Amino acid sequence: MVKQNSLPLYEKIWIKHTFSRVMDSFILLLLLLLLGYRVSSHGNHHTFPWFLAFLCESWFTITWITTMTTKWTPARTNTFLDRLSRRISEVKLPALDLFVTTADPVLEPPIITVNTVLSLLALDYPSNKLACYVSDDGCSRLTFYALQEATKFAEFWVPFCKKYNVQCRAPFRYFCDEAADYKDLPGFKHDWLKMKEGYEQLSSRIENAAEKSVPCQLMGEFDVFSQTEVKDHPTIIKVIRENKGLSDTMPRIVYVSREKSSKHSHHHKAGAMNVLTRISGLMTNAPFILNLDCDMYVNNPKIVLHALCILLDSKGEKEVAFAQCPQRFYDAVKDDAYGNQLVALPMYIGGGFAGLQGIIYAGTNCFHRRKVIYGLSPNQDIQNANKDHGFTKGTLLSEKETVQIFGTSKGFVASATHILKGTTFDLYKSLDLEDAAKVASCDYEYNTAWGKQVGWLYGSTSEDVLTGLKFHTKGWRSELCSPDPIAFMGCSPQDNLGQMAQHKRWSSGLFDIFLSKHCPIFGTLFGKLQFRECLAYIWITNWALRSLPEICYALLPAYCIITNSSFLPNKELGMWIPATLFAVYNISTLSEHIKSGLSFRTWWNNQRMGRITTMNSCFLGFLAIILKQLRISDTVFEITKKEQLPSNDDGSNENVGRFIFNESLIFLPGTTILFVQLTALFMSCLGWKLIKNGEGFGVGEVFCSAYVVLCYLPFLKGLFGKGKYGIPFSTIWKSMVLAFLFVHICSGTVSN
Ligand SMILES: O=c1ccn([C@@H]2O[C@H](COP(=O)(O)OP(=O)(O)O[C@H]3O[C@H](CO)[C@@H](O)[C@H](O)[C@H]3O)[C@@H](O)[C@H]2O)c(=O)[nH]1
Ligand SMILES: [Mn+2]
Repeated sequence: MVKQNSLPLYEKIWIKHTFSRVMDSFILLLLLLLLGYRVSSHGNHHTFPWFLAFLCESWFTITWITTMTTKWTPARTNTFLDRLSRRISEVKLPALDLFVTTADPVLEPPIITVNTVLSLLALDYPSNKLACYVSDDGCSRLTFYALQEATKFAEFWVPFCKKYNVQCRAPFRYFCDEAADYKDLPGFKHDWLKMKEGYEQLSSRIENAAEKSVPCQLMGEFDVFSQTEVKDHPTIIKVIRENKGLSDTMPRIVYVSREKSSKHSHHHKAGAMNVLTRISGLMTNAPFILNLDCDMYVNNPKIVLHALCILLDSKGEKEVAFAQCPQRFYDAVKDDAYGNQLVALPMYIGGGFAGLQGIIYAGTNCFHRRKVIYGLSPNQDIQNANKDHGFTKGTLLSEKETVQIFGTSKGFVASATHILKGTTFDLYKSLDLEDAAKVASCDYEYNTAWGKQVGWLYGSTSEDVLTGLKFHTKGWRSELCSPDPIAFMGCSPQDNLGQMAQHKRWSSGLFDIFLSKHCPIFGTLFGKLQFRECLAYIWITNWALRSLPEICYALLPAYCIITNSSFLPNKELGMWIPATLFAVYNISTLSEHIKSGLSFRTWWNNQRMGRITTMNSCFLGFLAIILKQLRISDTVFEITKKEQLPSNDDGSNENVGRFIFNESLIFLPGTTILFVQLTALFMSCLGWKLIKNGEGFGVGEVFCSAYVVLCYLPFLKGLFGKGKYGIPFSTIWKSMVLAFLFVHICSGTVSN
């Protein structure tokens, strides 16, 4: 029996990717050969394009090395639910606070948030141990109304799910497969139809409310919303449902719209998460937190138990800060036309991170340990925690110190002390509204450690990676938790506009981290970030920077054609190096896609979108950070638009996967690059040479230029498209001017 109890609750499995390793090494070898060739070759090769190509390729090689070490030792985990249930009886299971964030009732229709919440309420976990906190940065009466209505529906939905062991617990997805799920159980059909009707009524009530300009009567409960503005309003906290400790009813549900004032910075999602952390600290103070974006729902109702296997394991307990579940998306556009499904990448890169010090924190689908969020370091309690985090060695925090770190709320400081000491807490406190309003106010964090050493960290729009990096720097590990069926499903941008804006936000936020004092290099030098984990973080935080060499490299073939020069070894044996490199790289990425069960088209779309997002979104992300560094403008968190309902495109729609355009600057680099290539190709076709006595370009340059055009095919189509499918005239002429300048400068750099 004793033996049974000492068995680990999860195991780590190392994945063998031998083929991938061989290919990756081969690519590295070819890159080094190419660099070597450039350095050693003599003759008339020491030209400007030759040198620029050398610089870019050196960068690609360094990037490749970081990619390789990140991918080299991938791992995943296997959890043992039976061992968990033998070790911990149901009544002893720890409490879990559930956080959901929403910020805009238009971009994030409340019905989506409602589905997320419903799926959480129906988790296979004792209801009295769960409490669901919804943060609404949109301060929307509609969202509140929707949650209230959803709570009524949940009284039926939750028992239904548990009774029939439904897998997908978000009704909008569950009722998608018409009748497919009719189980042979007595009474099921009747209950199913009743549930479906109930859900339809709920959605139409919410829809009706949304259509009216004043959604709900300004009465009673809704009074508080009558004079609010999104950017200026007092805190609104509403306990929608209580739970007095009964396990067979429903979890608590709390609606929170933190105070906003135009004078204060709100730190986007990170700010919202910190407010939820404090409010939940006052109420339920669970030792674990699961956080979901409003667009993710529970797809595996047992996921809490899986995650607890990792977090409660005797080794995991001392070492693991958080358990991250993968992000998967429903209703993907066919063949991933916009390259945003992120299937192959997380499999190889994410798995790779998981085999090092740990997977990055992805902002959603993550189980946290509250004490880690409060700034504790691993394998020690508060006694030994690092000095600069406000915790002095050897002694417990004095009350004064605790206030300096966590702020002046007595209730919260008391709850935080419980967490830091690891003592239990009375779960059934009813909320002291005055205390709660205080911890949700704009100036509560003033002169405290919130956002700096405690909670979700501020300063980057990729607050998730930043916060996770901080944990890793303290020496914590993290684990990937990916049971079957997949834990959560979410909604990804449904068009290229959303996808490109998202990549811009990510790349700028990540680059911000690289330039900040949280830079992973410092983390390794002065903290406990492991060396290879650091390289992996360098890989990810330099996304924006990659746009520069890529844009240079994309312009090089055109430059060479225009100036009648070359950047590739053209004539000699040397030309086989880049040619093989190109082929091997493509075979390698293609095989990774096929092995992940994806189609050839998906692979190509991902390649193409990789080039487009790097040269457009990441470049703008890079510029945004430069402007931020120069204090000219600050970065903003542009919220991704969520599709209201699963798009029932009938497949016949020829516009599925088509690019749409607007006047945003994000399309300027791409359109310009396209014009430059077209000019170059046109000139080479006509045999029209601006510079007569150049060394001559070869087939390599023409091939590369044509390849770039192929990647930019959606832009080429956009030149002739109409309406939203066409590139706006303003972008076209700006690009033409830039392309003309480029050609002009090209011909100017080479004297005839
Ligand atoms: O001021 C804000 C802005 C955003 N959000 C919420 O943040 C979440 C993520 O926003 P979304 O527009 O869906 O961004 P995504 O690009 O889909 O999010 C990814 O990237 C973000 C960091 O850029 C992470 O925070 C997310 O967890 C991760 O899923 C949503 O629930 C929003 O409601 C807020 O609560 N307050
Ligand atoms: Mn999202």
